[in-house]
Amino acid sequence: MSSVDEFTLIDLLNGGQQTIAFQRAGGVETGIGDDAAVVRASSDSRWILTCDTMTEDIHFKRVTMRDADIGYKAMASAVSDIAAMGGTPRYALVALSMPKSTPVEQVRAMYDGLYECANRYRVVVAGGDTTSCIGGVTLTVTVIGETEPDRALLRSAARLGDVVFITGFTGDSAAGLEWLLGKNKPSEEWDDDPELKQYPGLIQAHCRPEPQIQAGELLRRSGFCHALNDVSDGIASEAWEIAAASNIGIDLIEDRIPVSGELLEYASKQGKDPLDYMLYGGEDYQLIGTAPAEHAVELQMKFKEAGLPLYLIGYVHGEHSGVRLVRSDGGAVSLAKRGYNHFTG
Ligand SMILES: Nc1ncnc2c1ncn2[C@@H]1O[C@H](COP(=O)(O)OP(=O)(O)OP(=O)(O)O)[C@@H](O)[C@H]1O
Ligand SMILES: Cc1ncc(C[n+]2csc(CCOP(=O)(O)O)c2C)c(N)n1
Ligand SMILES: [Mg+2]
Ligand SMILES: [Mg+2]
Ligand SMILES: [Mg+2]
Repeated sequence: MSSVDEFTLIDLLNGGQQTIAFQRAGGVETGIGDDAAVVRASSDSRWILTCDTMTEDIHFKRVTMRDADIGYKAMASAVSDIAAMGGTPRYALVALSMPKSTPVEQVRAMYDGLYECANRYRVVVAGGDTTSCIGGVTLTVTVIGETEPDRALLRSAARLGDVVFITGFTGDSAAGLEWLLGKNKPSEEWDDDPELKQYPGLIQAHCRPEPQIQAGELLRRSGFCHALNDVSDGIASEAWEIAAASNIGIDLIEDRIPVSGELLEYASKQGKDPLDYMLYGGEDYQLIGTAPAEHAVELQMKFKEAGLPLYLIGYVHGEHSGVRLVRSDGGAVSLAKRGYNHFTG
């Protein structure tokens, strides 16, 4: 498996021309390749379909998350792909696989977290599936959202003349994960360890990410947003996805990318560059996207009125493909399409 990376594998699985023809005939307007599929529901409505999996030892360990966090984050990461399409989440199906020995209290706690997130984002859990398995716990959450015709915000819609924006801090989740793995303390014992209170924002970002549904809806309703993607694998990887799908280049301006105080402090204590966490860490679930430069100020005003942040961090470039980082001294370096990859990491 190590010779095939995650994204090449998805291309191999996508079924080719025959599948695409079936998709079209079945009312699929956006198929495999974006954050979620867009399907015709009626003349004035579209369904948005997505699923995301969290599996033990890959997405969480006993030392990185409490049981309720696992359920919360499984729902949050799936809801985030609806936000990345500018949609409104409606229904969810939950598939749970766990070893026969799993204590019922653990399952209860995971579901408390899952429902807490579902309630927060007004998602109705309509069903699911439960099986035993050999190995750790796996949770797969399917979410169905809604939008209007021709309103889904696609990765492929960036245009020359666009600015690039992001809805909040990145890198905190990856730093929180690193901190928790270093501490290596079972989550039941976190409350007894004063040291673990040192970076509450980083731990919160890792364990309880906030999918940006309100921001996604605002971007859709504004009519100004072109491309949109959520940051699950790191800014570099997500910006690359927009650049590749839209056939343009992206310049990100280092000094404009927002960074939290806790990440600055943590990275400096570790002797590391905060940018490494921001560009390549992932699991932030902020939205990164593009909008025409002439509407950027108006878009920022709309966000301000809604009490939401929006940072302008770069622009679309016509003279190169891929993603570059413009450093503080004005020099530009190409960023590799590096980020979290399930089969090469
Ligand atoms: N096994 C699969 N079979 C068919 N389609 C798949 C499969 N895995 C992923 N896809 C599709 O590939 C596209 C990209 O999926 P991917 O999981 O990389 O996006 P994402 O959910 O935004 O990212 P992440 O999982 O990192 O949050 C989506 O359209 C998804 O539906
Ligand atoms: C114990 C442990 N080790 C590593 C990670 C990091 N991690 C796992 S999956 C992923 C990308 C998003 O997932 P996906 O692409 O499946 O949506 C990242 C950054 C973690 N969360 N826990
Ligand atoms: Mg996504
Ligand atoms: Mg996914
Ligand atoms: Mg991923």
